[in-house]
Amino acid sequence: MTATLLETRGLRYAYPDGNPAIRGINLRIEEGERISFVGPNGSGKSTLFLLFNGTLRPSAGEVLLRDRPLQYDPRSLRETRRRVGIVFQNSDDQLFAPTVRQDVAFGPANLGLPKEEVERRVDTALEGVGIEGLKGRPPHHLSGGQKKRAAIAGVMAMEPEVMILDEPLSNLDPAGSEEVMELLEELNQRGTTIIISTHDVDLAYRWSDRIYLLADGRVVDEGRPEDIFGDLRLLSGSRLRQPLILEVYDEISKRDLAASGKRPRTVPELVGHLSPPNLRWMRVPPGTKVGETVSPDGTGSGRSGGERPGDMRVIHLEDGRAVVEPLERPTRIGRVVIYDTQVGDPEDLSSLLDGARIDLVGVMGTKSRAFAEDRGIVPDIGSNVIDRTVLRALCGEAVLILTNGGMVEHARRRIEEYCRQSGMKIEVSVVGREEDRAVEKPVPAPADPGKGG
Ligand SMILES: Nc1ncnc2c1ncn2[C@@H]1O[C@H](COP(=O)(O)OP(=O)(O)OP(=O)(O)O)[C@@H](O)[C@H]1O
Repeated sequence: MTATLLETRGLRYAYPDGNPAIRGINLRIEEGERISFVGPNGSGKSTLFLLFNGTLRPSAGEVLLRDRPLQYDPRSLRETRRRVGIVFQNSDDQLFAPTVRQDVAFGPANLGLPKEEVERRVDTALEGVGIEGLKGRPPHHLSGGQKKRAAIAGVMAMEPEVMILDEPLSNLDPAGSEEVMELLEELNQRGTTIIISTHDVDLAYRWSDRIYLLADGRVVDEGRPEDIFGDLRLLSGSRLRQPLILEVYDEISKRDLAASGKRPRTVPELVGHLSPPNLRWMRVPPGTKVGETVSPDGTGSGRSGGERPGDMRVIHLEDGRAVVEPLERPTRIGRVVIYDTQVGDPEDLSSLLDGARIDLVGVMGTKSRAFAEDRGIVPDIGSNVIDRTVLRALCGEAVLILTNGGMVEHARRRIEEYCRQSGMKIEVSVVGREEDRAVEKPVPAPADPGKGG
């Protein structure tokens, strides 16, 4: 069972000029969740975040951190800010030390940690956001995207229980955005609860476990991304648009080209929903009914016995002829091999790469990117790696993913989950683990639900 990390009860806040920015908010965020706050400009997202870490004090109601109401004396506030880290929308509000390194070290040093521990945290954070090379530079000489990374590193170095990022992707180029989201995914995998605010509906839809929709200082709705973004009236009333994946899916669905009713969240899921287009006409035995199965030559009907490879389902009948569709979805089975760059045996990696059994390489995470670079491996897939890997594997290709730590299991689980939901088959194996060194452990592809077990 998960624990409640952050909660608000009857929360209200008016700025000193009397502006009532938060007008009674009750919410509850569980440990380990990924939460997006969406809503029009001025709806109260940034104000709410400042209330979460005690920077602002409620006019009424309360904020609770792990079931305890926040206290506002200086000592308690320092502790709250250590546990609830905020990355501001405008990085200039966050960066003030003469160099990036000093800036990132400021928080941990203030906690009174030993020098070596401060150094370790600074190095890990700078490496995590990929700006080790900029540590001697003054923050105000950095580009917008570099400043954002430095600000994230400063908060990461505090090792907070929850990281709150106000518009984390503002100022980042597309590749930089993917990298930051990947970093957040990594932190989340290690147990950090992540809260963001964003105007990017595609991001909120794809990334979040749960969405809070804010308007005018209140929560208008809360729920799973599929439900919030499936409600068109709610969206237009909140000056939001539908995520592109959903818009395409709805159009496909209206034309009866979608095979399942479950709304896709990612491109591979969308692809997995498409009905197989290879319908054809064939002669069928007299008495055959719609919904029954027939063998590919149209002679025997499979309705009384078990289904055999190649069997077709009758979906329309006319004068002894039928439109049939294959029971099995026509896919070439691809392969995904995941290699743990931290504990893997280099010989396993060489034999995989030299054996020409791999068509493409994907690299996930800053440590693994450095690993690949050191070995002269140029990744074919460098961002949004899991989704793109699935898409390539669906086309029959063999993809090697280089990653490490919790991301190994995360990648494996995501691909298996995709196979389970879509009925598609992808062979997944992990190499380079201590326990299965030099051995590939194929994970059995899930049964195709269309074949009735
Ligand atoms: N320092 C301030 N003094 C007075 N009013 C403020 C202050 N900061 C914000 N507000 C007001 O509080 C309300 C909520 O603002 P807030 O910045 O929290 O919204 P937001 O949802 O984060 O908006 P955006 O999407 O534009 O970042 C708005 O009406 C805004 O004008």
